[in-house]
Amino acid sequence: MMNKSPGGADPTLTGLGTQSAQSGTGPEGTRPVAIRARGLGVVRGGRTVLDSLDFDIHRGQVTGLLGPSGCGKSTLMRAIAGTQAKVTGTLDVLGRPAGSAALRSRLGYVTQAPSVYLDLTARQNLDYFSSILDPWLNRSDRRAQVDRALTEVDLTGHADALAGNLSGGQLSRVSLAVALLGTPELLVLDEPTVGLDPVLRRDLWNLFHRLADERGTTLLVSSHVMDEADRCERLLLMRSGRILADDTPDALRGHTRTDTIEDAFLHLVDAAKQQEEATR
Ligand SMILES: Nc1ncnc2c1ncn2[C@@H]1O[C@H](COP(=O)(O)OP(=O)(O)OP(=O)(O)O)[C@@H](O)[C@H]1O
Repeated sequence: MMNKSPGGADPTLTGLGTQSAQSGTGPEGTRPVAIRARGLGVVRGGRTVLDSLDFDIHRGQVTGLLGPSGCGKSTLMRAIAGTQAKVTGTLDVLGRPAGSAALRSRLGYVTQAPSVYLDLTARQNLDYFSSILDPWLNRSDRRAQVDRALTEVDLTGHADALAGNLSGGQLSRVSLAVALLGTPELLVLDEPTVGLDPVLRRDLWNLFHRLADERGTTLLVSSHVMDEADRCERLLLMRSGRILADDTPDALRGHTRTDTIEDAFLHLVDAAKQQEEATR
């Protein structure tokens, strides 16, 4: 299922320009690229929602996609997952054009709306999705796969509860467990920590880092909560369909001479506004 590559190394990708498109070299300079966007655009309802984005996301890292509500995070994630219409420019995912059929088993995408059956238990949902993902798996291997996914998202205590009776946070963890079934190389998670208490948020971020460190999984995680920025190795900051910054949290604070990512973001927004006014 997973074309596992320790440390994210993939000979088909090694050697592609690995330097970030917008800024920074750092340790990412030596990592292969998982997602490459050049001149990426999306128009929705006649409006330009993503405006000529250029960036690289590197393998085996947790990259945060941060920006205010409506800036285009979900649209970008849909484009990466191959579910967004009217995408222009270049968008390569794991070395193939986004949306390629060959990417289906290599990419896990969790939307903001939990996509599970409410009249099944958490375990029954996982059994069902596992049987679709890999119809030939024998009963004990399937059981082990489902148990692993339930443990990873800390839901073993609720395995036999009807999904319809779970809290919002528990339900979103069932969706995440579904995405983890196939041990995907790339996980695209749209606001996975919304509505979770601080302990669960911390545990989920720890899980994301374990997946990156131990399996070489690449994670792109969106959030509109700036204090989650320091949980990420790399950040893409978005505003109004554009990328404001692409860097590490430390470098962002350093460049903007601020103490927090929220202040760094506000600093960058002000600078972008000034530039827009100057070019008008
Ligand atoms: N079907 C549509 N037609 C026109 N505009 C749309 C459509 N769907 C979304 N938009 C607009 O596209 C922009 C980006 O939406 P998107 O959902 O990607 O933002 P987001 O950053 O994920 O927001 P949030 O954090 O609230 O989920 C928004 O301004 C939204 O109003």
